[in-house]
Amino acid sequence: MTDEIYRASTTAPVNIAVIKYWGKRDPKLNLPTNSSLSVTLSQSDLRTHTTASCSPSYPSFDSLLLNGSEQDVSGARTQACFRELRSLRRNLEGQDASLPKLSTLPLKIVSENNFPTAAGLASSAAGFAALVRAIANLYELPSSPTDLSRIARQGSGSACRSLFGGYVGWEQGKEVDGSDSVAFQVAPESHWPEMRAIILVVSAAKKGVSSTTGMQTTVATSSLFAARASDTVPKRMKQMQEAIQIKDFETFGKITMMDSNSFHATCLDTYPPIFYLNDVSRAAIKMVEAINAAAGRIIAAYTFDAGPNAVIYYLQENEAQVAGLFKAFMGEKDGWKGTRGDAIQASEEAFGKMKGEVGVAVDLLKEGVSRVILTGVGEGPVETKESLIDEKGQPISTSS
Ligand SMILES: Nc1ncnc2c1ncn2[C@@H]1O[C@H](COP(=O)(O)OP(=O)(O)OP(=O)(O)O)[C@@H](O)[C@H]1O
Ligand SMILES: C[C@@](O)(CCOP(=O)(O)OP(=O)(O)O)CC(=O)O
Repeated sequence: MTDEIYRASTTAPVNIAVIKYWGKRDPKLNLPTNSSLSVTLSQSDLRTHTTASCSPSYPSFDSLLLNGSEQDVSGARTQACFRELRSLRRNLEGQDASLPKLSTLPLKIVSENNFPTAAGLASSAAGFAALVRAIANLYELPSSPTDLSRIARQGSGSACRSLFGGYVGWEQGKEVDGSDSVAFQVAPESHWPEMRAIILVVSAAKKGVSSTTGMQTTVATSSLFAARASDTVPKRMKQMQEAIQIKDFETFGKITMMDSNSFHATCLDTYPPIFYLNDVSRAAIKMVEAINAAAGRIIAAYTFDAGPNAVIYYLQENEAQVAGLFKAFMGEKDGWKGTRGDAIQASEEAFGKMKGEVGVAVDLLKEGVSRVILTGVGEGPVETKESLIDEKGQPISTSS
């Protein structure tokens, strides 16, 4: 083998669950206590870009540079991903002696998130999906997105869903080794491309209780949790998949909101309690309720992950009554400029109906929201020629 530098790059999306993963039956393998379902968001707005590379000329340790700062790769989750991918490459090399022995070389990985890391914007999901996809590309593995979802899951549970675009489920599985705990595509983005999301970034700071720790405490202490996992979620998984198949937004929206509420109820039922929602989050809920009341049906649906940021799903046809309303009330925030935001006009009629009722909520949102992100359903990881490592093996920064 010469001192060649081998490189491959990908981008990967964020996903925001409409039926939440919360609880592990096996914390080492990230095997969940319930199935979950998410919408993959467009990479034009939120994405991780990762280049994986290996070379005999590299220092003899694996490394990961994330947004310009060196990360610790010795953690069990990153190590599990590296180990599984190397083992698949080793099998290929065993079958074909002409292949370079990439599995024996140190990995150098450079990654950039175009959004804040660990702020509840699902950076670990996009991050681990990109890491696994980029190394699989580097190793030229024939693995399917399903196979890779099994590996990405070990990096971060929700990452398994970011291997697919569109509407994506994660089957909890039954096997102790996790072999059947994989992601699957419920429908591609082209099936229901009108799905939009507005994200109200409430706090871009690092969150208080991490998902990993939070869900462990919930499993150990909440009595509500057991019913959620055994009863509530299995029923909702079925209803949600049907709603997506027939593009029934009212059902999609109702289940989305109820499941977010149920997840946060188990957080409150955890001892000591976990509070991810704050007054600004509750103001976002109030606004969505007012929007739906003005429309006389569900046209907007909120959901919250392990943090106060609101993600509000709606259909393009209702943009004026949903995103338009937020723009009318808080159009001075960052994020409205650009092709997507400029095109958004408020519905005068809906604005008139709501104005009198939402004064307090609007004040809270104006004060607590730092910016909005306008996005929609999008595709899965995309291989790219744009490399974050040059031909000499040095990192290239694309930010700034
Ligand atoms: N591009 C990336 N490449 C590899 N790992 C990443 C990347 N981005 C984030 N991570 C990992 O994910 C961690 C952040 O995950 P964490 O679960 O705390 O936050 P989050 O994903 O933003 O929130 P949540 O998953 O609850 O929505 C980082 O500390 C890092 O280990
Ligand atoms: C609330 C959630 O966003 C929790 C995500 O948890 P993580 O996937 O971040 O947890 P780990 O598996 O411990 O890394 C709900 C969801 O995305 O389904």
